[in-house]
Amino acid sequence: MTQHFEANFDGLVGPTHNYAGLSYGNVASLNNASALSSPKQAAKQGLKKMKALADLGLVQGILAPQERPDVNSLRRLGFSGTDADVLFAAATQAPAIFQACCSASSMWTANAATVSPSADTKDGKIHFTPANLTNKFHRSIEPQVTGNILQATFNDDRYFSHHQHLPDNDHFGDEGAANHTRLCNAYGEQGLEIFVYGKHAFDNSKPAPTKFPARQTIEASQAVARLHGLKDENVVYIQQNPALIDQGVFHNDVISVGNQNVLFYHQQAFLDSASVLQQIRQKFGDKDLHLICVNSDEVSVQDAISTYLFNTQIVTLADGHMAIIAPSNCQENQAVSHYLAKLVEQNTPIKEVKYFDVKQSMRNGGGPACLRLRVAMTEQERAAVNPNTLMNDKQFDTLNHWVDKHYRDELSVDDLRDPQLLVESRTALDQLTQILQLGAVYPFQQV
Ligand SMILES: NCCC[C@H](NC(=O)CCC(=O)O)C(=O)O
Repeated sequence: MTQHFEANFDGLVGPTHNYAGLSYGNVASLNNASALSSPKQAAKQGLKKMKALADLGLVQGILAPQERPDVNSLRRLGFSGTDADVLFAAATQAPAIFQACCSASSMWTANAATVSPSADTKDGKIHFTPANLTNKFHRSIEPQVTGNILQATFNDDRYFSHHQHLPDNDHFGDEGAANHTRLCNAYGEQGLEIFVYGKHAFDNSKPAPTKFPARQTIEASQAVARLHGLKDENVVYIQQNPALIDQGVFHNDVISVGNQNVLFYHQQAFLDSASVLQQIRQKFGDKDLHLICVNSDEVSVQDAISTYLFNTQIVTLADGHMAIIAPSNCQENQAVSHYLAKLVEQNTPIKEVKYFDVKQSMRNGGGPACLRLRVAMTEQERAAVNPNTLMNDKQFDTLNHWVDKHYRDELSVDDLRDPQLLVESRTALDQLTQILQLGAVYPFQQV
């Protein structure tokens, strides 16, 4: 194990994983509204990916899911009585709001927070800011508990600094690491943090999408950079191509991904691409940099969206080479699998593609990269992480048994109002907090 590395913290799929068609602008989410889901299969697909990455020699962590249905939010909205009364009243009187309060969406931890490693920050700590996710109601109810889970996972203030999420308003819409990537020579060295935003909130003269919403503002990105104590010369802000947001690229990680000295992106990903790339080259400095651009005639934007070619994880293996962790959907598409087969033969650090079946997540618009939060760290910092949240053979077995015991094979949207499902989920999550030793992170544990 080298002294500096990047860990991936994947979101564990919760016991009420479901498809509710909640994300306007996210094509897969809309197309699969009300499809039957399999929470057990989804959780196991996720665990398998985590274990496979741990077996590759990478540091792999686990982030706990949220409590859903979110009875607390429903009570804030005026539903009252016993928990069963709240579920029944909300599901019958306001089914759309009820479904939003049942969303599976915390599994996509690329939206949990923005993370800046200690090599980049003024005080030399790793900084975390949970994303406020204001653009979608079903996601805007995540940040408080996300913050609790992050603090219980990275629970040593000598090394980790946790911020409150940005003010809950569209002007500061923040979607976390899905719109943030970091280039560096080696993980432990000062890096270049790239923030990608969809619109300017305080300047209407600037370009913006017209059909689907831009979820991230430049003002939010700048606030996170300030909170994390980043230096201007090591930050680049890029506007996402608004035309692509209108085609369904709702986060930057649907159209570009970076790792160390590689930026892998689609030709149409950014607005003013030439000047953006110039800025990156200039700020990255005189080091070996691979800007891998995929042209539209090699892979269309539509194919990139349906296969999630860019929602792949590029990971550095022990021998220094990189591998792409791709969803099996990429393998099933001729243009994309052909492109990937060619890519690994070229003169870039990427030498291998590994395919994973994450279809339960893909149906909601989340690929391998959405499922993980990256934390570049040193060995000393890793030693300060709550050890129970790190994947190994024992935790893999324990969590698979836990899923087998508590998760249903199949779930329909109608099942979500079943008070027995709430009891099952709370029992499962209560036990999970013991397995991961998180303490009382959920509202139901705090009463
Ligand atoms: N980074 C991937 C995020 C996917 C997520 N999907 C959702 O919330 C869909 C949930 C539903 O439709 O049931 C989103 O769009 O934010």
